[in-house]
Amino acid sequence: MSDLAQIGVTGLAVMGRNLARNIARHGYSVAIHNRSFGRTQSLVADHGDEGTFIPSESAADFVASIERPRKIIIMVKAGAATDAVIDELVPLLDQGDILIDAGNAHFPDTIRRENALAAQGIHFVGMGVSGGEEGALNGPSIMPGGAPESYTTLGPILEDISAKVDGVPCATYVGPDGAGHFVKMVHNGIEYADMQLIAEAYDLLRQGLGISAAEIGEIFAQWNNGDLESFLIEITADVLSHIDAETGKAFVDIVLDQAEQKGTGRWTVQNALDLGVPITGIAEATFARALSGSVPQRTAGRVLPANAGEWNVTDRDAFIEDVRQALYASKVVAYSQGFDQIAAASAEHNWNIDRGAMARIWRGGCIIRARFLNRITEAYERDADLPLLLADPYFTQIVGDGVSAWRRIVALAATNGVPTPAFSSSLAYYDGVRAAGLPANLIQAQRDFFGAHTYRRTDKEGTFHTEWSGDRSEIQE
Ligand SMILES: NC(=O)C1=CN([C@@H]2O[C@H](COP(=O)(O)OP(=O)(O)OC[C@H]3O[C@@H](n4cnc5c(N)ncnc54)[C@H](OP(=O)(O)O)[C@@H]3O)[C@@H](O)[C@H]2O)C=CC1
Ligand SMILES: O=C(CO)[C@H](O)[C@H](O)COP(=O)(O)O
Repeated sequence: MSDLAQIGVTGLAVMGRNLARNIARHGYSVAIHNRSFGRTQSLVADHGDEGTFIPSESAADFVASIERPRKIIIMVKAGAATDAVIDELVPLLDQGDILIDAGNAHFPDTIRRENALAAQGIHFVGMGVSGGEEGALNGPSIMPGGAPESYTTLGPILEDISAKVDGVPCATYVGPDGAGHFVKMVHNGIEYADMQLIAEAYDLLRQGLGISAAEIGEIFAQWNNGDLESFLIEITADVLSHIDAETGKAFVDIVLDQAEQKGTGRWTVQNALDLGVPITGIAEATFARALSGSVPQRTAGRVLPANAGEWNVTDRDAFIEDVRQALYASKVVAYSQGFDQIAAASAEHNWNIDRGAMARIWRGGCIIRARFLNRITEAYERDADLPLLLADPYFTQIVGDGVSAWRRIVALAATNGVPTPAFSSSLAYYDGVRAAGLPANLIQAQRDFFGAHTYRRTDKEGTFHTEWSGDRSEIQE
């Protein structure tokens, strides 16, 4: 066996360290490197017996320790840090080497980097990785982009180290240039929506029933045995039953109610605005985090009157079931919107992304892994060009079955003054997308009135303008 490593990993914080260990545990020799050498040393000291690690302090030694063509995974902070690492490595590489950015890069950066490196004969792969610390170690979901020929070389390793569901790896080629990071970005947007919906369900149960966090944890644990089975529901049950050692209080009650974000949710919403795709659930979830952190506004807002009703839940079980159904229906909307966004970007960039395959690789390893992703794969297998996931017969039925409960919950929340931006906006989207007509006709008429922006008619082809300030005659443009 060669003394050279089969693959390298640079950036050994929580993700890179565990990814390197995962690769080594699968029998590959791994060159390891980090900007500050301490992390490299501690990996070897703590886990050196898990496989073959070749540590280096300098980037030059690191690159020299990897067999050619080199495969190097970069797992550092997105943005300037990633550029700094690329700039340091590139002069040390040879033509045909593959540089893999596995951080949460913004996909336009990935497109830029791939173009620049392709000109120098280096293959650049923007690769989404999800699963957090645990997934990186035991099997993440992996979303690589870049040139397809890179996947021929990388694919076997990635599929080996990824999570498996029913023996199927949660790793597949996504599409050219930024496609992998784009899909990871939307994955995170859906993650934001999923988390916000769970938080709203928790809030409704707490306020509506006046029960403890631990009792709600038990409800979530039960939900995890049904259609809602997912990693996020599972960890919610766990978090809600956790007691703070210092105070003896429910852990969730001692955590400050200001949700932070590193950027992927915001990027998802910004991109959806550019594409004109309504991802209202994801957007509301992102804004809900922003509202939670708007301290001056929240402090000033405490004086606002509620004029809300009093909770009076007479049938506890029926209420819990209504919340469950509202959560499931809203969750389906978030995924439906996210997959619409993937389709729109895929068309815009000629990425040819297979949405069914994306749902398949999200079934395991990643933060949004969930039982119902199988159903999404099946829906896209029935119709790869499905324009609306909600219109697939399976999803039409389950959302239709839950819509009355969903309406009751959104109405109750509004009546009782409980903010449910994701539940409410998802229901509004559902009603908007299923409506035979929308009041957008009035908006078009207003636009024509004040700006001569024209309109189309329902009864004949063409573009028209009415002379609003004149004799109100109609002109065909
Ligand atoms: N944490 C998570 O759950 C997930 C994270 N990700 C993504 O994976 C990547 C790594 O995440 P994580 O492990 O949490 O680590 P961090 O995002 O906290 O990044 C820390 C790592 O980046 C390195 N770094 C920072 N600045 C520079 C620089 N200018 N030059 C060289 N190296 C630099 C650090 O080196 P040093 O030790 O010297 O400071 C360290 O190795 C990020 O892009 C993140 O968004 C993806 C999925 C899940
Ligand atoms: O990519 C991830 C999970 O899939 C990371 O955990 C990411 O940090 C989550 O996003 P944010 O920090 O904005 O909540």
